Amino acid sequence: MSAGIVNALLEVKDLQVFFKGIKTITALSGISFSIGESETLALVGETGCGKSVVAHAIMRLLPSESRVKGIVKFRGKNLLELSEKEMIEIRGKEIGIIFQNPSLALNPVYSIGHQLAEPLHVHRKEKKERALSMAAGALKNMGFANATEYVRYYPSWCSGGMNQRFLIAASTMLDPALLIADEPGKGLDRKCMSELETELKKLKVEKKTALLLISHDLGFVKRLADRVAVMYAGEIVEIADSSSVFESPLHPYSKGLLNSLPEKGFIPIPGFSPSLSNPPSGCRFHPRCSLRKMHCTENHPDLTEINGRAVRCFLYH
Ligand SMILES: Nc1ncnc2c1ncn2[C@@H]1O[C@H](COP(=O)(O)OP(=O)(O)OP(=O)(O)O)[C@@H](O)[C@H]1O
Ligand code: NI
Repeated sequence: MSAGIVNALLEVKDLQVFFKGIKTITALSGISFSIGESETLALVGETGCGKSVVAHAIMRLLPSESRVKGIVKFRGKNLLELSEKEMIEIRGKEIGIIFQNPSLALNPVYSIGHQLAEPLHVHRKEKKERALSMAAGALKNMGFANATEYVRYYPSWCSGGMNQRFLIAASTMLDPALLIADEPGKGLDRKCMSELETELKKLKVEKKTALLLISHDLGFVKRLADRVAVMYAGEIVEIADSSSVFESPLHPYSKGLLNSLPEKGFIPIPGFSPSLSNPPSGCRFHPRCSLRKMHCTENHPDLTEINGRAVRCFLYH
């Protein structure tokens, strides 16, 4: 099954997010997907399509001017109905998150050790000393030879790549069942990217951590994801096994996105993503689609299942 899984760890159903302003922005219009235990699902799509909004909506970290509808079921509980107090228990403990800029996500005034030990102290009521030695242990597991030294370091003493690894250690200290990584590789050099990749693979294999991965690096996605959801203008337009998406994409937008890869010669999709306050009628991709028919300009296609995958395009209806 492509869109749904039996015994899903996370099940997002018809998630809608609006931002109030002079004009209402519909950032997500009915997103549905699920993630199974130890599964990696990647969200891909052009800038502004709503990937980070999905991540923030799941974690209930959207600003107050937003309105959220739908269901975000995690281990059977709808996170959108929990109190903030209950949500605090889930963040970091059951669902970890790594944002794109490690230097901003780590607090500059606390040592790395303090930041790694804090969740153990707060959530697991470990004594500070013990939490700190567990933090050193976690760094050792990640391959830091002089881990006891590093716990005394401050983020500003370390490179971006090192901080990113500390951040992963911090977000996975409590063995969350799900890790959300929003552009975890942004700004990292190739060596750090490959270390990050190893780290994420290790989490999947050793800790059975499920991963919601958001990345513009399609090569990285191809190597890590089990399934891929392609987003366009606040909707999922295609969701399938990673190999199906990369080897035989169905949606014209997915095909265009893959053609913009270096090995395909960087052929960009002509045109621009539509405004989310006033999206095009019919299929949202029709103004940029070389295969559009009259029908596509007036009617909005549903996400339809075919052969164990799903696509939102009249070519396949
Ligand atoms: N706080 C906000 N207020 C108003 N609009 C917002 C807010 N946050 C996000 N949006 C809008 O929601 C849409 C989706 O944004 P989002 O950050 O999720 O895109 P993205 O796919 O993560 O892009 P990128 O790849 O650049 O990170 C954008 O059009 C953005 O302008
Ligand atoms: Ni984003």
